[in-house]
Amino acid sequence: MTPAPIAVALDAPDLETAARWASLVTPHVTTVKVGLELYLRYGPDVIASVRGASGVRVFLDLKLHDIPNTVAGAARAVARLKPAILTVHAGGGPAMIRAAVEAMPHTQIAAVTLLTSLSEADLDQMGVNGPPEDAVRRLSALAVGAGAQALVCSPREVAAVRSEVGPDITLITPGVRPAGAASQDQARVATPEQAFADGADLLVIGRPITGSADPGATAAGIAAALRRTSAATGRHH
Ligand SMILES: O=C(O)c1cc(=O)[nH]c(=O)n1[C@@H]1O[C@H](COP(=O)(O)O)[C@@H](O)[C@H]1O
Repeated sequence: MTPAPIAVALDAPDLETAARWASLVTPHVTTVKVGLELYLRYGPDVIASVRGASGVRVFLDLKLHDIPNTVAGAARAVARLKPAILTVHAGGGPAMIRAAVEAMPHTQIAAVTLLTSLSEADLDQMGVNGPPEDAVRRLSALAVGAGAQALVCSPREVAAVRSEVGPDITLITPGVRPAGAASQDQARVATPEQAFADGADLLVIGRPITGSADPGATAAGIAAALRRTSAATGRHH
């Protein structure tokens, strides 16, 4: 069975747990994601630990956001780890995004538009008025113009972003919750089936998988649901 286009967020307090989750889900998913918690605790070695023998794709989610010179240096510092994907915040602006792209020729730079944890009320307070989709579209166009090959947005906006940037940009959606699952600190969410049908290329899913009693079986179940969606909609990844 081909692995599903899912990046499992390994947001674990210790390396043993993260490596165990990675080995349980790896037959079913293409990618595992290392975020700030693991990277700040264990440093660069964590990448090799979770990649393990399987050679699964590793997504390094550091969400860099600083002046272009600082981001270029940070990106050069992690380039040798050869992650498949590295995140930067689109809000850092075009020169910052371009600096990351130029520093990491072998990694897809993914620009995070508006965090999926932000509600419309939060965004209003931050001065981002109107439908989140409008700001997400603007940030997407800016990031792609600066050379980003991938974008991170909520599944609620993925169809709008796809129409903005066309078929060649990789669209990554966190904020994914199977029907009935608690949204926790996520605000702009949708089901895996909906995210995929609306055009997401890679679904980031953490706690619904890693917090379940059997992460391997849960990942396999979501992968099977995506295969059914693919058969029903004719959308393949
Ligand atoms: O860049 C990300 O991956 C990201 C962007 C975003 O807007 N929202 C978001 O939740 N994420 C990450 O996606 C993962 C979601 O995890 P769960 O909420 O447990 O499924 C976490 O590791 C977040 O850091």
